[in-house]
Amino acid sequence: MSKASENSSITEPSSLQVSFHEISINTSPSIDFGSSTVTGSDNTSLGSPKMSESGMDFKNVDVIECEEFEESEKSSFSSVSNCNVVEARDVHESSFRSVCLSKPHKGNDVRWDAIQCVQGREGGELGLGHFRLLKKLGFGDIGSVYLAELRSTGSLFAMKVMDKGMLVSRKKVARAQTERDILSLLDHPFLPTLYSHFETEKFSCLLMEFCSGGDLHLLRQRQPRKHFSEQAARFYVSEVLLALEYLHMMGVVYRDLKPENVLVREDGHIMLSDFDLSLRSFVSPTLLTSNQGSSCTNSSYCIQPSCIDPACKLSVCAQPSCYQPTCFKPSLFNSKPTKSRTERINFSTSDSLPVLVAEPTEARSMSFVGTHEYLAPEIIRGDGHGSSVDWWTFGIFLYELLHGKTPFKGNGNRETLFNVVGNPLKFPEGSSISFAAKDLIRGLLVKDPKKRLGFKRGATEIKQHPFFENVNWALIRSTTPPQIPKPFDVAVFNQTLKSSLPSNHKSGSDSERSSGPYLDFEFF
Ligand SMILES: Nc1ncnc2c1ncn2[C@@H]1O[C@H](COP(=O)(O)OP(=O)(O)OP(=O)(O)O)[C@@H](O)[C@H]1O
Repeated sequence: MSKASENSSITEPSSLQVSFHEISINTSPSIDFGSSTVTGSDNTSLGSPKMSESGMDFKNVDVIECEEFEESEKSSFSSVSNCNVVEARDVHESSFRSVCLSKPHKGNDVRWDAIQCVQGREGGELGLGHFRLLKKLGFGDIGSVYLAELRSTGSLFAMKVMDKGMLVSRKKVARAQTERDILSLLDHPFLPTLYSHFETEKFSCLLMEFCSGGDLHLLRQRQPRKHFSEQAARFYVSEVLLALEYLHMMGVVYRDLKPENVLVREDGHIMLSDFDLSLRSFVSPTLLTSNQGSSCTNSSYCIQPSCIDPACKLSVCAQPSCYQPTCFKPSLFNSKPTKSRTERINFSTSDSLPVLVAEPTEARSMSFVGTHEYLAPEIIRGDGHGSSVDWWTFGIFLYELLHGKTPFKGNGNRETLFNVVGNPLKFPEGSSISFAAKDLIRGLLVKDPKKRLGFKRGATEIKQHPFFENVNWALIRSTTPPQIPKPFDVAVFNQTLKSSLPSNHKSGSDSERSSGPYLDFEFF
């Protein structure tokens, strides 16, 4: 976590288990922000501690992984072009193809072919032994992420490696499962592709797309005066908005938006990462006409396809499986009783034309998750929350990109939380951002989620704000990003590896070196 010291994540208490169909809470813990639950200083996490506090020694993990590598060592080829994909037919091909076909937007990615090639050549499923781990990119609450090269193909991936024993002992299995399940759903230009998941005896590994440009937190710090221009910020938030819209349509509430989780791809476009704190609801869309709206009052959200004939006034109501978890509330604030689901539904819209609205605004969770400066007031108050929390964090995110700081940061986490709930939004003195930017931020940072921009019609409502007036939503993927990272050169890692090897290894050939997975791990 690149900014762990500034924005620590608050995670679910270990006794809280979120599943996709329902939320069950074994106990109803009360959180006292002033005591041991939020341990120590401002930078500590609520719930599970970060790696440094976990007692988990990642150096040891690496060494253990090396042993697994040695067992499953595979021979190397020089490049993917040496592989004959057509000949790579085996029992895995059909299942593999079905994975590719379920991701039509990413289907042409050559990395699918590289994987298929290796599997076809060597048979069997992918395993750790098929990869060279070049660099540890970072670590989070549930595992470490490595830059991994699929041996003999030159294809690079980000591999998240999670110690299964640690997941069990720290009660993180559900979080890991959430992340994996959500990743496997995604097929969007601004969201990560999950290429594969495999398990070894000790580790659970997710093979994802690698982003070489770092994250928006680092990029922001490199800007003059440590904030983005309005034009650059508009580009990044527009792409994030499309990613959130897609997630919401898939029934996923992201819940952890912050610059550290927005990665920059090689081409300068963005990719949202880190889904282990996300909430997923299942949706079973059913058709109803608008005058049946009242019959849908128990639904969690309403989808109104934009292409339908306005005269017909059809809308699709999607009803996620309902869940209303046992209330769990922080003791910092008195929680108001959670409103019933029926009270929150509002089918009336002032717009005469039908619009696409696909938001699980009624998906409810009582989990206390997120990052202090980004937490929505309803989460802190323990009122329960839905997809509107993403619009709150979206407002904080835009504010931070434009000003270089978040609006409610206090001297410590406790003060920050009080500020979020009780302080009015203020812009820094001399803030030179446009009226439209301020107005959008004001609309998003409304403390009552029901009055917040995006509550009624989701991303559609936000996209129509004047701040986005000239954004061509359909073509944003083809827009030139404000900054394009320097081309990524994997040779740098090979070079570093060579120079790091003990002298008795230096006389060996490259292939000998690269086939020594222990050394790869030892180095990192
Ligand atoms: N696909 C990727 N490409 C490049 N770097 C990545 C990728 N995914 C994650 N990283 C980097 O690896 C680090 C760890 O990521 P990970 O998602 O495990 O945890 P996190 O976001 O730091 O925290 P947590 O999971 O605890 O919320 C991050 O710093 C991130 O920048």
